[in-house]
Amino acid sequence: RKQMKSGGNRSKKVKVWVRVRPSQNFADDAIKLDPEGRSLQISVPRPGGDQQPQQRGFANNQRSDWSFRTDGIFSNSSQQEVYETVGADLIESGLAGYNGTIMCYGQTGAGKTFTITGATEMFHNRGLVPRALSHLYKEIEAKSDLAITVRITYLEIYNDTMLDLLATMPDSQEAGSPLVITEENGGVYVKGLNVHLAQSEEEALNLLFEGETNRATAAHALNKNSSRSHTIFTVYLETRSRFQSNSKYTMSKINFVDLAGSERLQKTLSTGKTQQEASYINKSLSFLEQTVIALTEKNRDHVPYRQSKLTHYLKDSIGGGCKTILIANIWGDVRQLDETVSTMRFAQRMSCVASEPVENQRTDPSIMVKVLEAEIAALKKELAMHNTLHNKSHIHYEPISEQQRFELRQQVQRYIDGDLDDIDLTSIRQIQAVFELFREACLASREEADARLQELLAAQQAGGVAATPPEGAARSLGPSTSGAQLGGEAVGDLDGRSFGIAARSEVGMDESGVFLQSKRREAAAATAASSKKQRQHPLGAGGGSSSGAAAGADSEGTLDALRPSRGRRCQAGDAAFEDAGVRGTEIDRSRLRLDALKVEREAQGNLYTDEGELIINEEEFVEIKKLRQLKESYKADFDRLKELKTQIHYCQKMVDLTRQKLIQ
Ligand SMILES: Nc1ncnc2c1ncn2[C@@H]1O[C@H](COP(=O)(O)OP(=O)(O)OP(=O)(O)O)[C@@H](O)[C@H]1O
Repeated sequence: RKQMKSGGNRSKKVKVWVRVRPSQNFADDAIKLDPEGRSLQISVPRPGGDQQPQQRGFANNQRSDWSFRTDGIFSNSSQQEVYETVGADLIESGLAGYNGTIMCYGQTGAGKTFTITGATEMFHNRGLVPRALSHLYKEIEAKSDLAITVRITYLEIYNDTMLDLLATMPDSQEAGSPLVITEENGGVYVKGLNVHLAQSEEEALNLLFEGETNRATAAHALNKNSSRSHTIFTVYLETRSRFQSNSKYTMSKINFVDLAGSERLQKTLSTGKTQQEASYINKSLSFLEQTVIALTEKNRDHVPYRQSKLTHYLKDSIGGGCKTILIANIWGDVRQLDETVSTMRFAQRMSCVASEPVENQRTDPSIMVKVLEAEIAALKKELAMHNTLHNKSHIHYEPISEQQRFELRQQVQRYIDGDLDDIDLTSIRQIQAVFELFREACLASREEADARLQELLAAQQAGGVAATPPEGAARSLGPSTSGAQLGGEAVGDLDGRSFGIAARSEVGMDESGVFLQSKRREAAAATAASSKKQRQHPLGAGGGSSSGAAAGADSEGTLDALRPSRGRRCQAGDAAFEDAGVRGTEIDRSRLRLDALKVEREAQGNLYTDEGELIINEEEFVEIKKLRQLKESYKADFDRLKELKTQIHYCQKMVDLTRQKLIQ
């Protein structure tokens, strides 16, 4: 028989190839190989024939005819043919960044090791691994534009214990340390397993031979050279462009897995240690099968990879994003039919596992930084040239220096104080810095206000009313003025500072003519809340930037909103509006005077009574009183305007209606 062609056209599944070990006693009657390599038929003699099922050890005696679908069959194929058909592609894909796994499964003596590493006696009988290494280094030599790094590990799993087959290499670091499987970035690694750099084919082959020498073997009834362990030879490839500008690179790994013999324990006639080995092998292969079954089941959310070291290590190497090829090694001998069926059943399951290889591309951050730095430098040059051509060469884009920040801060302060109309901004960095400075100023003034409020609250808690105010004062600033309320409606705070002092529940004046004020906590809280809400200047004309009373107006209730629209004004409306404007200006003036008095008082040093209450002088008290009266008037104006607006609106509607009637 010659090598069969690939019969499969099954994309996105694990590929299954069958390799038949040549045998003089080949079961021609029982095993039929499809000439196209699409399938393999096995016919097992029925029970009751010349051989009992128990003797054959064949579990499913209900069925004697089997048909297995395959992707191709190797029969009497040379090692070179096998490599070219299934091995070469893994190396090429690996260099392109795809993970690959080639796994040999089958009974002892079926030719797994022959396929993976080959026979040592004849050079032309070398297996997939030495051929893959030779191919790999030829490719590396040919791809002169790529810097390809090859690293190798060789792991043995014996009785569910991991062993480093390359621990004896002189450059091994971790000899003796326990091997532990870890998962990182979606990949599986063995901590403690030596990873060897192989710069040439010779170095790589040395590693293979070293591992082979160290491989655990035991005498066995079926095959004296049979290996009783699973081995995984892994080649890690890192492929980078030699061009500095390319920060992309690929990382891939190619596993060559030589599984231990899959025959059942009973058949090995093993005893003692060898029986224990066979039992471990059976278990781990059974776990492998369970994993494969789980992988083929749709909607299965748990795959039991961690049941054994073998399945855990192969977690990222069976299907999924990995290019996986299973070679089912069968021994076509008549006496091995049951094992052949068993091997093919596993292969059948494996052929249902999904496999959609993905490229493992990564980005090197250090190269990326260099690339971006170069790009930034080039863009800066472009910008400089552009600015020069547009007479803007004075503009700088460097980060703001401390000196520049200091100057900007001064400008911002002058702008806030009203001494500067514009801040000259030429770059985004400057704009950002100015925003930051405004935020700083805003936070600072908020803190200052909070501190002042705390100060007042502390003073209030420490004392209470120190003296009774004169009757007039008590009347004008009496309890009804608590907080920002006038006539039950919020009149508005000036800015949360001066009004804070003015808004008392009790105001007192001592015998020496000095007014003492205490403030309840509620009043302070109401003042603070009110001041936060009402910082907008409600008056279009004559108003300062932040002063003025909101007079309980919402956005619709500001004087601007109440201003009669052009062409619809009536005399009364205009007059009322003018009145309110004048009142607003007076409120602002009064507030400024109050501020000035306050600054003066603070400059001289605040005075407190023994009880800790703040002392203000008469002038300031009178000013506060005046301000309250102004606010009351303002509120009255506001109400009047509101009323007028409603009237105007109504009249306008009437006019519109009448006009419509006239037209009709
Ligand atoms: N396709 C083949 N052509 C020639 N000889 C083969 C072939 N397959 C296997 N053999 C021979 O069969 C014998 C057993 O093969 P091998 O050791 O590879 O079996 P195995 O499946 O690896 O067994 P074990 O499970 O014990 O490792 C070896 O002497 C090998 O040379």
